[in-house]
Amino acid sequence: MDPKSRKEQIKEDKGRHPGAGQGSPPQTLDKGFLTVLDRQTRIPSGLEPYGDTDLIQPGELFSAKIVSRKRDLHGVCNDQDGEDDYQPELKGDARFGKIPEVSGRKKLKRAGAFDSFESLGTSKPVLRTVEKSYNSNAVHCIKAFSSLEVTFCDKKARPIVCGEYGEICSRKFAADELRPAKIVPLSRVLKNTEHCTLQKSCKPKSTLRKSKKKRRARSTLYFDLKKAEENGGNQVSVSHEVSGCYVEEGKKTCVSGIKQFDNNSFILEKGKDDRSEKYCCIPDGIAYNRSNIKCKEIRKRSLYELTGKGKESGSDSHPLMEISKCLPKMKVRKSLEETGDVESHGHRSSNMNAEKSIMQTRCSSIVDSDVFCCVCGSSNKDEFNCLLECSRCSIRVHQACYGILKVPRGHWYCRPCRTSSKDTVCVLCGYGGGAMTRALRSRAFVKGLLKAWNIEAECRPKSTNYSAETVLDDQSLVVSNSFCNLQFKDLELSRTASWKMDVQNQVDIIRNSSCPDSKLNLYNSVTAGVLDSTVKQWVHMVCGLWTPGTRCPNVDTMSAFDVSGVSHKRENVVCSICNRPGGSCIQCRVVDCSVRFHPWCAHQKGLLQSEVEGLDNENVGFYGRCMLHASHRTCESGSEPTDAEWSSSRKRESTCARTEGFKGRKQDGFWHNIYGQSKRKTGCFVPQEQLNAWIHINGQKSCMQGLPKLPTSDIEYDCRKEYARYKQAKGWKHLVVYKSGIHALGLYTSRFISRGEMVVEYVGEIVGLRVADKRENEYESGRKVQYKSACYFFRIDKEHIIDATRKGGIARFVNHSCLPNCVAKVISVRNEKKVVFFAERDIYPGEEITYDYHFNHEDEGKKIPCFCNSKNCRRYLN
Ligand SMILES: C[S@@+](CC[C@H](N)C(=O)[O-])C[C@H]1O[C@@H](n2cnc3c(N)ncnc32)[C@H](O)[C@@H]1O
Repeated sequence: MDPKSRKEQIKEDKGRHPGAGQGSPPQTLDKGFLTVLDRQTRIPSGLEPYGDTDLIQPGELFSAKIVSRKRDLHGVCNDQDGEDDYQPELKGDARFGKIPEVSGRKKLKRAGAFDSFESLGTSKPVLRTVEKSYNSNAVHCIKAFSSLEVTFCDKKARPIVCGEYGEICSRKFAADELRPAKIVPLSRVLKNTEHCTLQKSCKPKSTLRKSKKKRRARSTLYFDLKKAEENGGNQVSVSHEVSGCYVEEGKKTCVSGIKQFDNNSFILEKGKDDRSEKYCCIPDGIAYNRSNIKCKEIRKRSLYELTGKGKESGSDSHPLMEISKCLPKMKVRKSLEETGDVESHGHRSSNMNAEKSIMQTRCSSIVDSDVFCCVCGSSNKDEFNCLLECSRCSIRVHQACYGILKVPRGHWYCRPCRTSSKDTVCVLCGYGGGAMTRALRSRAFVKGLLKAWNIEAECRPKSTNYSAETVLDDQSLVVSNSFCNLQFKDLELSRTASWKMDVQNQVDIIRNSSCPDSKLNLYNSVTAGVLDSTVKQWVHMVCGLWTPGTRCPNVDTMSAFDVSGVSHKRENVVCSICNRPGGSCIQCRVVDCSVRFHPWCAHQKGLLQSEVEGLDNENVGFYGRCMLHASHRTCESGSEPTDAEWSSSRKRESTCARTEGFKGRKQDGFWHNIYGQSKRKTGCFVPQEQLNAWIHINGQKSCMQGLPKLPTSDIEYDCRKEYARYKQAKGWKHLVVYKSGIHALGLYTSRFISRGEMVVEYVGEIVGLRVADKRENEYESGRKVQYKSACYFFRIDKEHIIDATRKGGIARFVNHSCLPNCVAKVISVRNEKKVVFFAERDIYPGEEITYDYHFNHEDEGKKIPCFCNSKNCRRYLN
């Protein structure tokens, strides 16, 4: 097609789509607009077999002839109906209002359906005509839409597409029986209906469950605090999620598993009797920290819960000590250290466990109980991917996550334990605990790390007796240590008397602590490594995988990460989670969100994601989200966010290069940035080598099983679970096809969908490439304008395409948006690939479902203008 005329058509059309906002009055589309779109360029990727979703004959949908002068899309499409070879089911002449034959099954189904918008509390419209017949559900739906005003106009048979089952109903009315309802803007209907029932009835089960959980969590939290008060505890520390640790006359008890930490929440003041919230250390950020309870359970568990240490260590264990395993020794400000609870490293307390376990009868290192891998957070395991427990420090890891090719008989030791390394902390974040592997070429980074901590490491080894004298100020840490003479650079603030008193308090707390492990210990593998090059440096598996710039030289064993490529120019970036400067931070994956955090801290809070990507699942993406974008809604009070909050969070919310397979992802590179911003903006760029390591290891077990390579991440597992839930709950019931402000028809939800929920499955005919090409030509050269106008192809992988043109489900009406509310993912369910859309954020009733088509970029002449009307609209689909 001539690009010029195309452009003109587009312009014309755009004029008819002013604002292209949702709920805009019915638009008219002419043939020109429809033919403008270049099919070649519009093959959304993804793929999928039919699934259970009902397939829709497009012919059914567009079968009614529109007698209006103003023809809308359907009218246009219906012009061709008579010639459509692909509508075997369509009998009767819609043009003249005759009722087409509908199978008994369909009749039943449709009659049984009721309007999906009724749940919104819409009062029933008054109909002048008696409704009956097969398309009653469509009428119901329209009734609901036009709750205030239902006007029928003779002969004007508009296609009505909706239905409780997410079906599209034929627009076939008997001229004298049923007249189509006037289509009123959806927004108008929803304005009157939406808010009244949303809170109570529209919330999906999962949300209710979550809020229950949240309530429970909150009550636990308050219970803990209260208990602490009752016990006369003078120090109260609250970890973010559910755990509460309180102090009973110097003796601390862990009320529940430690899940999260935040520096702010551990500011304790000895002797203070004030037990107001301020001393309960609930920082501002806790609003969404708490809401983070929503995050996946497995991810929420801290390492020490995951590894079950909290339970095992029993009375030996010190709750704050447990937290401290996640904290850097350098950070004196934390209550753990303040209370003298600095646990030098997971290995120290775990040594006790180890001794215990060594004394026990020799047992296999394979873990049988339901415990979690401290790298991926999942408890999934199989015979080819065992979950192993270190016999010394008790960390638990998957074979695949730690690169253990062969499970040893008897005891297994993680790498630091095998080399008897002590006080190991990660060179990238400074924290101990967790599964670590060797860090190679870390010198430059470590230097930067120490600098960022404001420590001048004039490391003059004097003695190994480390009587620490610690002083701190708001920003920096001064440590005078007999082993390391570490000095603060910035002591200005520290000169005030009150500050000194405060500091003295902190030091006292450390000194007076009854815990034998309480002495502040600055001796760790990082500082020791600066002095002595023979001291091994370590890196968390998590940091190694999630930090941009690392490399995994041995993809088989993942025995080390080369960290020389990690940027150390950003030392002064403060982690938004632990508030500590230094270390390597990654950026929230959400575009325009500049919040940064240590991967390790994010891991503790369940904010990391790893996703299998690529057309052939050949990549793994490592992402993280900030607290806000992970939980999105501020749930501290359990209330909905205010409009202002919502709009501001919406402003920030957007999708970045996503994981769903889209055409050309590979060519565009990993983390293809659809916004034309730097790669770093949308997430960390992980070198292929590093990804290979993960894939290689993770791929092994499926290869060994002789099955196609299946993604094994917990994300994938969750997706499958969500898919099952969707099927069971008939998740498509609340979806409605309706006129879209973006393009022709769109898919809408009539109920609240919470973030992460599966929204709909893309179904259609699965065809090979050759058939798809053939069909494409057919559609383009055929007379059916509808087929020319919109592309209903979705690429699943290199060879297969879902063609929803002639037969398909409602997902084919999902329009593109540059700021979508859903993402499309290809998941495997019983070895079948499915294309499913997940809610990228909470979606409210009446919102149009959208996702980013991720079309390849095309040259000027082939550009498809985008009418998504979002703030960050890229103007073209391709
Ligand atoms: C799968 S269909 C979407 C449903 C379509 N609106 C309908 O009524 O059949 C995909 C086609 O819709 C159109 N489309 C979707 N999103 C669009 C957007 N944001 N701007 C312009 N056209 C869009 C394009 O023509 C695309 O090929």
